[in-house]
Amino acid sequence: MQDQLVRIGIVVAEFNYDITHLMLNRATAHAKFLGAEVKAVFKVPGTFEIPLAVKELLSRNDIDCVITLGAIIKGETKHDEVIGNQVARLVSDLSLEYSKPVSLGIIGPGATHEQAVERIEEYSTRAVESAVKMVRRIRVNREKGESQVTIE
Ligand SMILES: Nc1c(NC[C@H](O)[C@H](O)[C@H](O)CO)[nH]c(=O)[nH]c1=O
Ligand SMILES: CC(=O)[C@@H](O)COP(=O)(O)O
Repeated sequence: MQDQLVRIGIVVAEFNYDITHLMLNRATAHAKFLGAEVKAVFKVPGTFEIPLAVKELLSRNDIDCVITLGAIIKGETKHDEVIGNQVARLVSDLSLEYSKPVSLGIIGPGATHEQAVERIEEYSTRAVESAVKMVRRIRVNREKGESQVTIE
């Protein structure tokens, strides 16, 4: 079971697509490198719409985890903080609700465009790595339970 394929759903925001499309490419490549399968890519208008799409993918029996990808660029107001803080909380809540890993590949809030570009690689690969590791470790815990002291 623990060696079973990890099936991934990706939710990516189209806002700042010059950045997020590169994040999607990088995340997809890293999933393949890890031997995981991307079952679905759900594109949403902006980061604020990510939680509903995450909920949709989590409800599918053929998806073990969801990766979120977005770039929140600082504007003149605190609107970026409203989006970033709320979405981070909501996707974490959904992960607990469905007992499936949901990773945070959302750059910002408070990022400049340049800072976001600098973070494409790190945020994309980290989000995939985290979700895949969590799926595999949850499987170990459920299979071995009390006999497994360290789950890694
Ligand atoms: N400013 C950014 C947004 N704003 C759009 C919202 O996410 C949302 O789509 C809109 O408010 C309609 O509900 N989205 C980003 O992903 N990044 C931003 O920098
Ligand atoms: C994060 C955003 O939605 C951004 O476009 C908001 O810009 P502003 O704070 O200038 O309204």
